Amino acid sequence: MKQHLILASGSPRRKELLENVRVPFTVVISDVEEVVDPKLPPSEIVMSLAEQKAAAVADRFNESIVLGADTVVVYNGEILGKPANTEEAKRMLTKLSGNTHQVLTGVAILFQKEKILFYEQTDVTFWTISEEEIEDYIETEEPMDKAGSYGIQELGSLFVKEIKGDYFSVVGLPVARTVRELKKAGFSLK
Ligand SMILES: Cc1cn([C@H]2C[C@H](O)[C@@H](COP(=O)(O)OP(=O)(O)OP(=O)(O)O)O2)c(=O)[nH]c1=O
Repeated sequence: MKQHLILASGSPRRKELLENVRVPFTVVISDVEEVVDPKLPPSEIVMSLAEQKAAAVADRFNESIVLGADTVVVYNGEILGKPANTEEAKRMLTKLSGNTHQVLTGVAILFQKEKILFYEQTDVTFWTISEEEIEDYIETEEPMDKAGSYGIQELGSLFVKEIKGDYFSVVGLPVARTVRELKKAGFSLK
């Protein structure tokens, strides 16, 4: 039996990553209030948030497979999500400068009573970046809607010295693992 896939995400990057690999899907965005215990390990947090995003949509489309994802940056055990303002973006980028951080993306695939949860971790090392570079970058507004205050796929690429793990997971969706998990579960997409 063929199933339809719904991407429960408002992220233009996730949509593009899935389009790139020609998987048929539609986007359904829901306004979910994300609640999570901050004491949980980051891997549990991203999987829980991915599940909450997917579940909010799965409630309304119980004939479809629903995919949700969540990305955070972790530096020294501290979770860096999207910056609330430019000051916070500056603080985050100052921490990341010259250091290695982890980018975790949690993925949830829900279909009726089935639930697949996993996460990918990518280690990213930044060059040392000057205060001026950070300020100029923040002025472009690129950091403002991104975990850790940077986008590896655009101007943020200028900060990246080394990366270990799935690049696409940093952009917001570990696309190869996601498609593999869908296949492994026996889904056939239409
Ligand atoms: C680190 C990093 C994050 N990001 C993005 C991926 C995610 O879109 C965003 C983290 O926010 P998320 O809360 O994971 O996702 P979102 O709010 O953009 O979309 P939705 O919840 O509707 O699915 O940061 C990049 O685009 N590039 C990067 O290098």
